[in-house]
Amino acid sequence: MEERMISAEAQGMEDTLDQSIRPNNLKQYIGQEKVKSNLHVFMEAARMREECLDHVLLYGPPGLGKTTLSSIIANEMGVQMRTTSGPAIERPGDLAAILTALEPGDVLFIDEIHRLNRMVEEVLYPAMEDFCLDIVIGKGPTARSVRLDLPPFTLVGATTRAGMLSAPLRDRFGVLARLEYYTESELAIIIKRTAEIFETEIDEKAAVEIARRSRGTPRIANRLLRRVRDFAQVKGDGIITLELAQNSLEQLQVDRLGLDHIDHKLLFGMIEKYRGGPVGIETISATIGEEPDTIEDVYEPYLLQIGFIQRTPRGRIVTPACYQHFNMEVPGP
Ligand SMILES: Nc1ncnc2c1ncn2[C@@H]1O[C@H](COP(=O)(O)OP(=O)(O)OP(=O)(O)O)[C@@H](O)[C@H]1O
Ligand SMILES: [Mg+2]
Repeated sequence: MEERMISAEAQGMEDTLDQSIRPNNLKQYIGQEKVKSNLHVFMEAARMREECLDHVLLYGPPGLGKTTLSSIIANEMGVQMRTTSGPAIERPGDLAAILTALEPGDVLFIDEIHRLNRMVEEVLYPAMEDFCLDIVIGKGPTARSVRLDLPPFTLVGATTRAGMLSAPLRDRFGVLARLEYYTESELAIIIKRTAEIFETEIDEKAAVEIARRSRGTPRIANRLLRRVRDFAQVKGDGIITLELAQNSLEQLQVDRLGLDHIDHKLLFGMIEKYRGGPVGIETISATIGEEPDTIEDVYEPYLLQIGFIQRTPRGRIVTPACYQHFNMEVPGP
């Protein structure tokens, strides 16, 4: 699969580059107002009781700020964050090693927590509930189980697929926080903030223009800003004006709504070959030469979210809103 300018996943060195532009506290974290105000209360209460914060599950699409929010929680609670991920913890012993190394109050961040295996999950339950580990020593008839106390800690789990979490694991989180796509004005604020850190001048209208093409996702917004800034430096005088932003994004093949050539290929395929559907996923797959899974997991979600395609029992259809975007006439029945 080729790398896309508007992919919500981190690319190349982005995770490292992001360090400098990541907000450090709740005040700098733009948007997600409900999640923020709840977390603020829960953290304040935990601090007053001198306890650690209850376990938090953050869920939502990639690039919306789950990792960032977890590190903010650690900062605001004045503790360290240890980071790992579901697939990285292969055996119960791996998890035991991580848990026993925690300092009291630490935040343990487990990314992609839906990918923990069952055996590891079972070690996690008593750790989350009673801050202890049940470990089996020895094998066969002489094997015995011992209980080890752990320092109290806050587990912050992150997942893009809350539905794939087992019920017993989900039930052990006291705080469930769902991150939503960002509005255009929230993204514009994020873009201006990042530009300030980059010491790059940007016009208000240019920030809004980049925001509109960022698919509701801060990671995409910051990536587009980086590239537009390159154009400003090389082709302009370093200042990001509306015109410069528009031209650069044109050059990058990201259209007014953040659609790229792959979205266009999919939509035009459906429009030109099947009069806008209904058309089955297998047929679309054969037409544009992409795997059905890739279409469902990567290409479709944003198109569904902005209402350009709809799923019906008979297949996918292209909506009037999509035809309008491309200045095309909606075909008659
Ligand atoms: N609310 C926000 N305010 C400002 N910047 C944000 C916000 N949320 C995210 N960002 C920026 O967006 C980038 C991506 O955020 P982050 O890495 O936390 O996403 P994520 O949800 O963990 O994604 P993934 O699911 O891919 O792990 C970060 O560089 C961060 O600077
Ligand atoms: Mg992350």
